[in-house]
Amino acid sequence: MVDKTTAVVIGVSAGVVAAVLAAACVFLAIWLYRRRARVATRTRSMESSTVTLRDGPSSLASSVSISVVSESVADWAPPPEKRAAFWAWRGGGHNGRESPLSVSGIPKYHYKDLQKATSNFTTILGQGSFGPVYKAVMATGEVVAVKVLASDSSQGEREFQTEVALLSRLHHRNLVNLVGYCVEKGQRILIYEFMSNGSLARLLYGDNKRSLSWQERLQIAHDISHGIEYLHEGAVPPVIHRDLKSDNILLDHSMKAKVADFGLSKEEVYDGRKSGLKGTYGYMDPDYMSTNKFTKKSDVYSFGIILFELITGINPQQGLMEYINLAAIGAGDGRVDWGEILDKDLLVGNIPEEVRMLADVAYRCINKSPRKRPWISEVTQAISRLRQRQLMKHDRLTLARCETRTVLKRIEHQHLELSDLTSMKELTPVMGMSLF
Ligand SMILES: Nc1ncnc2c1ncn2[C@@H]1O[C@H](COP(=O)(O)OP(=O)(O)OP(=O)(O)O)[C@@H](O)[C@H]1O
Repeated sequence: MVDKTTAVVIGVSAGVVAAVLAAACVFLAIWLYRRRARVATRTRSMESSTVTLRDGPSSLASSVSISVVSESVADWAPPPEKRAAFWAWRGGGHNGRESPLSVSGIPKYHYKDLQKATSNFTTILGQGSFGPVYKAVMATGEVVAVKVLASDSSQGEREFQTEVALLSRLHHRNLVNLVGYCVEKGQRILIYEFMSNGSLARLLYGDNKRSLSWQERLQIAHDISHGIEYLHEGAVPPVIHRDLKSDNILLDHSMKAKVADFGLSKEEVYDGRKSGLKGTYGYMDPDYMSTNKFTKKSDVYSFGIILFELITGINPQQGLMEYINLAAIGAGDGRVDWGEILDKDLLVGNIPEEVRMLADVAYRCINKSPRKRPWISEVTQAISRLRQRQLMKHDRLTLARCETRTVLKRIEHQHLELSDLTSMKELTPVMGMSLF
């Protein structure tokens, strides 16, 4: 009897153990299968970490392929041949030492070299909310702008990482490109291409103030629009700037305008009032202020304000919006008369029709309802059309001038011929007399 019971217990136990073992095997097999699948996916994602960035739709530049930094490829290092090619492109290492290429493909500089290039950080260009910016002349002779992030800011650390990773994959002729960085001795430094004509704000109302022609303003508007269009519609994934303002539009030696500070796009931008909102007073989308939702159309709003700055020369922090609202009173849905608020520098001679047309575009950009604002590519197209009109007008004028000059020359020539004829006529009787 006992034996029978024991046998039953042993049998049941053996069955249970066998079942548990079988289940364990199944679980193990599933786990191994999933692990292998995960590894394969990760490998694939590393292999495909080079993505294609489209240039803006209205841009003629061709597509470029560049590396994207993601956590899964944080340890990625370029193969030696790529590194050599990169340094050949960059003109080699500085001071004979080759700086290690960073994970993001942006060269990492030594603090000591930057110290030397900025004469021990004395060549200050200006002070931003994240720290001072210095002019630096590198050992290679290259001139760059060095932005030293405030070391006591924990926000700056995040900002720094965001900016390096983001900028390493964003390249466009209308963006202020990152050319290097340094993270050493507790310092976090960003190195940008140098923009010798400073910011648009300084050109319009700062210490660098000078009169800008209508052609220059239209060109600047076109450049900025291209830069934003690349961020919104060319970059993959798209980038929203979040702090577009004339201080963040820089101009190079040939007055080409470029959008700066877009690395700040994802993180805090101190608005001075600790409201939790990000951006700069005078440029912030009212819809964002009430809903706390920032969209591409909020960037379009800020760009509309910059366009009005270009047209009126009025600082958004000194009542620009009031002037715009005053001009628009009584216009209803009809055309606004912008004549009253145009920059006096534009009021010399005939005001080109294109000035008013650009003001109309800007006014659409700052519509209270984001839905009614145009997309940035539409704005670029509108500005392109204005430039074409301007160019055609210029060509027609040149042609007309050329034609006038030709006609005048012809008249002059005929006049000379006529006077020659007259003098010959006067001489003929005299000659006749002597002959006959
Ligand atoms: N790449 C550059 N080339 C030349 N000057 C620059 C460059 N980057 C910044 N500057 C100058 O340095 C100053 C500080 O610039 P920064 O971008 O740090 O701050 P900001 O845009 O003025 O203000 P905020 O940080 O609040 O946006 C500005 O006067 C700007 O004109």
